[in-house]
Amino acid sequence: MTKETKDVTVVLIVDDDAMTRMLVVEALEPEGFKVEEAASGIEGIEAFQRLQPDIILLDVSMPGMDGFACCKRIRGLLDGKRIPIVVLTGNDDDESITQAFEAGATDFLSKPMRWKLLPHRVRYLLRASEALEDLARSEASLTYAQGLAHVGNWEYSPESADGYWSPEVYRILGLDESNSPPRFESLLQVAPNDEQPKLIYSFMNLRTEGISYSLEHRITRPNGDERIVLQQAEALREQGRILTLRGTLQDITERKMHEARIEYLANHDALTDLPNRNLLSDRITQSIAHANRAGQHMAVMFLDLDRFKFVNDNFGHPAGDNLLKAVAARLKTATREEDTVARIGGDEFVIMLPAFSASDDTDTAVRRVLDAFSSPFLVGDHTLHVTTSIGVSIYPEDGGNSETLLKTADAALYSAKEKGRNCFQLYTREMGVQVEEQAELENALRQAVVRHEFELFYQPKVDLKSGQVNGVEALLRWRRPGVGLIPPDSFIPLAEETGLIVPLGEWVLRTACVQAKAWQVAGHLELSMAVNVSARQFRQQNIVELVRSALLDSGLAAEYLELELTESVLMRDRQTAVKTLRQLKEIGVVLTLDDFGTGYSSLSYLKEFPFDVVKIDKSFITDVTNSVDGASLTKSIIAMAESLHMTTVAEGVETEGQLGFLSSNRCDTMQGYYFSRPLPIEEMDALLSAGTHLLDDNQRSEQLKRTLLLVCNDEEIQASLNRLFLPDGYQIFSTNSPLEALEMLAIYPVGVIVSDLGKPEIPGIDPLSRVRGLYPHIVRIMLSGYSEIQLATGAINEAAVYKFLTKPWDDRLLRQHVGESFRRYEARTMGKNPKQDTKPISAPALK
Ligand SMILES: Nc1nc2c(ncn2[C@@H]2O[C@H](COP(=O)(O)O[C@H]3[C@@H](O)[C@H](n4cnc5c(=O)[nH]c(N)nc54)O[C@@H]3COP(=O)(O)O)[C@@H](O)[C@H]2O)c(=O)[nH]1
Repeated sequence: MTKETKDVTVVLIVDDDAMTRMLVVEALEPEGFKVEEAASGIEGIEAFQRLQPDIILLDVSMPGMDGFACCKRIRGLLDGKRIPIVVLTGNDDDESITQAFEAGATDFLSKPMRWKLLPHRVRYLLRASEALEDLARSEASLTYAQGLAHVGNWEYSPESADGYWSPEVYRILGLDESNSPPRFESLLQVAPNDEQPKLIYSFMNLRTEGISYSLEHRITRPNGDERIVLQQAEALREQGRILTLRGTLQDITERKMHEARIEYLANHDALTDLPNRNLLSDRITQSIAHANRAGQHMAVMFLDLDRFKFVNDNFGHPAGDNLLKAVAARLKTATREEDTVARIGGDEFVIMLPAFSASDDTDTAVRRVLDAFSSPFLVGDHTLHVTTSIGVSIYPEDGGNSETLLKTADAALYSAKEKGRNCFQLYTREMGVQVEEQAELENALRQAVVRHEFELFYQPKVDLKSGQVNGVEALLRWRRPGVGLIPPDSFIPLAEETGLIVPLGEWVLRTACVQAKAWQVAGHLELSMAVNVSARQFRQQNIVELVRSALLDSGLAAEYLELELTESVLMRDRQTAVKTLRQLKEIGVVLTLDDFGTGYSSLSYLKEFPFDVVKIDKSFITDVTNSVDGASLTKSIIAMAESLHMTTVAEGVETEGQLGFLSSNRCDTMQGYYFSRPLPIEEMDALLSAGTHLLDDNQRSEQLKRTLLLVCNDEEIQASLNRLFLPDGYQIFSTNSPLEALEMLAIYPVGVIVSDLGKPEIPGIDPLSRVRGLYPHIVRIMLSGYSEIQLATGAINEAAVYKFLTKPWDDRLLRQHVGESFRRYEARTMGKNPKQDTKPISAPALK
């Protein structure tokens, strides 16, 4: 029977006197108690174990085992610790009472007793024992909680010198309750000597002045364990008197270890375990202070591994990581104990040489470092020959603080790289100008973001089939006060380096989306907007969320937003790049691979990335009309893109010949100065409203038949004119005879004639005036080595030449005049050519 299942209170009376037992039964049972009897100590123990009573009445003087022994035994049992045991003693038997308490009795009753009061006394004892049990339970919970939190509590009364320490205080200090009284002196036993003064001082202040304290200090447990504890204490006062001191003691060793680890990581590079930029800056600052005191110099070497990217790209990142670790180890062995070798990012290491006096110390140190790279590195199965370039700056000459010294060493490193790698370069003042300019630019750029000094220009993209503008590319410009309009190449790299590209890129995207929507609302329904996204922006910003939000806020449909990304976004962490690109595709935006051909990869490798458009870099387009390689590479890119179901945009189209080439090789879209430069918003507005466009496909093929006749009696000039007009794609006939020229005019559909026939009577004019008579619609240009007014007026009056140019002529102007002459010819003959009636003439390149 357990206590929980009993519904009556069971009283066990242990007494050898049957009369007493009977009186107890008579006194208690009518009051609802159940009384169990035992006639000896032994019987009493057995009955306790069997019946689990709620209270025991125990006579002290019994034959055999007396009440004291019986009480002790019961207290020794597992269940016997808390049961109330009331001993029955003789009147005034003080000694028995003391002995009974020592044996563990809860209370006593003296015989003879007043039996009527017995039930009240039993009830009272039961209630008191329940309260005690509750207290014991909550004390146990507190002890348990303190154990979990490694916090103990203590109290001390200065007046009575009584103290209390919770079990956790003992556990934390590693002390035993039995031989360490809960007093301050016991705590001092485990405090190391150097910690004692501050403990004593704080405790005395608390005790005498009531000043609270919070102290972290070490302890050494008796078993030798070292721990760190936090003590917090306060004084409780009553009417100004300090009555109690109390406090907590917490074991914070683990927390301190974590904090130390975090601090270590904040100051060290996780891959190589070398100090990072933080710690390096600290050390440089300390070293500067030391150099100042000692009147010495100090040096900073900035290292960058040559062609590290090649290792990463070709052998993978794990190999790259292993190489960096191996380099770190070599640098440690190549330097002295007092030098600091740090890794400050990627393949960049810095070595700080603390205070030195002789200037050739640096030289020796640099050579030792370069030598450390003389033998190859074994990385996995690969034997890698790696070199490094080094830039060196010296304190105080090249900078007065850590940041400047690192910058000047970096500038020197840049110069070492330029010199051809695997070498070192000391910083010079000329490099400084560059560094200062860079710093000034960085500062101005930060201000520019805040002051909204940026604006967008827009460059049209033209569909090569229809000739219509089908989109624009947003291009960032910085209108720098006092300087003017700054092109992005001058500040985007810096914006990338400093992270400013993130807010800047967001502004570009949002502004461009709003503008695209505005143009659509104005009637340019199919106009799409291309925005450049830089590699850092792609990696750092939550680009997917940003695009979603820019589309939502502007109301632009996703299909009209085109993101132009270069291959550099795919280079690092390809898996994440693919995932992000897929998410962008799910939104519905168009993805364009920008500057194609300038990076490292081939189109087939790019199959794994979900691009829709390939933008052929302008370096290829420049060459299409004058280099076999340029032309065949461009054709291959177009063909491969076609096979991968991507469309192509050619950028940097500047001439009619390039346009003709791209058009006849099935490139889909063109962008370039030939049609229009990037324009500020008002000009772009005007271009769109005017409906300016290129000739369509058919018209261009007509146009490609533009036939030019060169009449020239100097062979060298004739050859150079032939070369000059080659890129423009004209069909060119040339002759040195005016008669032959006229014959040719009869055979071929010549649109423009350029004549340079020296100076007979009225040189050059005669054939041209004949032409005027025979073919008035053919546009005539005259070149001449003579500038007499008579000649010019003759040319204009007699031959009605469109242009009269004297030698030496400006090639660019001449080409421009010939292009305009063809447009003039085409306008004149439009009525005669039904194909040209349907569309306006081609827009000239806007300047
Ligand atoms: N991350 C961002 N990058 C941007 C942003 N805006 C521009 N850029 C990038 O800066 C680079 C230079 O741009 P820009 O000076 O505007 O030059 C563009 C055109 O003006 C130029 N272009 C166009 N047609 C011709 C031409 O016929 N000839 C010729 N010599 N240049 C021409 O090409 C640039 C466009 O390049 P692309 O983006 O590759 O189409 C440039 O790399 C921009 O990408 C921005 O907001 N964010």
